[in-house]
Parts: sequence; structure tokens; C-alpha cells
Amino acid sequence: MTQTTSKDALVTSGLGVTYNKFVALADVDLNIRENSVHSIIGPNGAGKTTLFHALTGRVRPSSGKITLGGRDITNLSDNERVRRGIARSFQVTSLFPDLSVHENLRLAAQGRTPWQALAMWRRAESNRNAMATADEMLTRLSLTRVAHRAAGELAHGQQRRLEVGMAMAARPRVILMDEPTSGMGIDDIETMKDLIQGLATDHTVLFIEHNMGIVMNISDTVTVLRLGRKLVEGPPAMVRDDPEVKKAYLGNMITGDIA
Ligand SMILES: Nc1ncnc2c1ncn2[C@@H]1O[C@H](COP(=O)(O)OP(=O)(O)OP(=O)(O)O)[C@@H](O)[C@H]1O
Repeated sequence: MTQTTSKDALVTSGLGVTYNKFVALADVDLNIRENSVHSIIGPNGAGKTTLFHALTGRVRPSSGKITLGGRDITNLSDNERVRRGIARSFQVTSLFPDLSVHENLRLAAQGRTPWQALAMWRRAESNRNAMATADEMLTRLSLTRVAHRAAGELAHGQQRRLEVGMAMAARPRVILMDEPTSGMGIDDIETMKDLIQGLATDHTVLFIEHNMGIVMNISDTVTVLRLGRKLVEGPPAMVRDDPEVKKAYLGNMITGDIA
């Protein structure tokens, strides 16, 4: 069983998920430390996405417990978990493509989806806090130059940063990111890497990533899943050199530099 400490943001103990009779996740104990960058890696089908679904409330665990800041959230709905401080950075679908970057961030800062917030446009206009948050976000996201461009017109890397910003704007305790650098060119990857590292000042970051260079470079802790179970967990250097991990990846992918 996992022991919760006051420095743990998110804890799972004995977490399991089955799809019909198929065991996609089994007996997973995790301690995600407050203000850490924690990555989840593993070969295809290891259960990474399923773990995220269980943490966000999209799928119901078949066993185990999840706590956020020491409070049991296992049976809470996805909306309630968002309210308690779990944010997931969604793919472009969470953006409102016709609104500007600044407007997207402002609406996210009000804790609403763009569609909901549009109904409250007048109030949104007068919400100084949301404006200030959006301004601050633009700098952190390196999006100041495109603040007034429509979100739908942004380049891929810029849109991915905006998605992260949408998650950050509601000031969540924990941010979950699913392959934040997928499909990016090298310059955008560097910017995203800096952004993720910077997030840990105010948030706890949990991310799934296939790019081992990034995982090894910016993670405080790496958890390796295989066949739905935790295989190894520890600091990047330890995980990279672990013989079980090398075997799981057939020696192919663990090549990233350690920061
Ligand atoms: N809705 C579902 N119904 C049945 N089986 C599922 C379902 N979703 C996922 N699975 C199975 O559960 C296992 C874990 O899948 P999951 O998507 O969590 O893995 P993953 O580590 O995210 O993989 P990848 O890196 O390929 O995205 C896989 O064998 C997958 O086929």
C-alpha cells in the first residue's frame, strides 16, 4: 500500500482498470510529489492512457484508490476532479479556433469552456483577474507575438502551447499532459520543454511522453509501465540504466541525455 505524505499532490494505491475482462492496469501505486515533473513511459499498450483516464475520471477504476492532496477522489466525477484541481491538457479540440489566443486564455482563466463562457461575454469583458491571468500566460507560453491571432490559425507548436496554457489558466494543482511534444519540430520541442519545467514552480506536472530525450532531461521522477503494471520507478539516470527497462524497450529507445 502507498503511504501518503504531506508533499504528495496525487497518490494512487492498488489502482486497477479492466475493460470487460481485459486487465489494462493492475495494482499501480504512485506518489506524485508536489511541484515535481513526473513522467509516465512504457511501450505501446502499457496502460499509460488508461492511467490518465482513471486519474481524470474518464474511466472508473475496478480497484484501488486515488487521492488528491490527501482527499479521496476515486469516486468523483470528471467535472468534480477538475474543480478540485486536476487539469488535462487536451489536444487542439479544447481550443476555440475563431477566437484570439488572448480570448481563449481569458475564458479558460474563468474556469469555463469557451462555449459556456460566451454566454457570459459581458461579464467576461469586465473580469480583470482573467485578463491579467491571460496576459501573464502569454509571456510564459511564448505567445505574446500572436496574442491577437485566431487560435485556429496558429502553427502546430503554438497550438500545443496554447492547450497547455488553457490547462494552466484555471490554476490547477496537477496538470496532466499526453505527449505534449508529439508532431513538433526541434525548436518547438525546446520551447515546450522549458514550458513544462517552468510549470513545476506553481503546479505538479504528470506527463506521458515517447521522446526519451525530453523524459530524461526534465523529469524529476520517471515511472515505467509495462503490460498495465509498474515496472520501474525512479530518477531518470536510474531508469535509463535499468536492465528491465532496456529489455522492455528492446534496448532501442532509452537514449536521452540526463540534465
Ligand atoms: N476501451 C478499451 N477497451 C478495451 N481495451 C482497451 C480499451 N482502451 C485500451 N485498451 C487496451 O488496454 C491496453 C492499454 O492501452 P492504453 O491505451 O492505456 O496503452 P498506452 O500505454 O497508452 O499505449 P500507447 O502508447 O500505444 O498509446 C491496450 O492493450 C489496449 O488495447
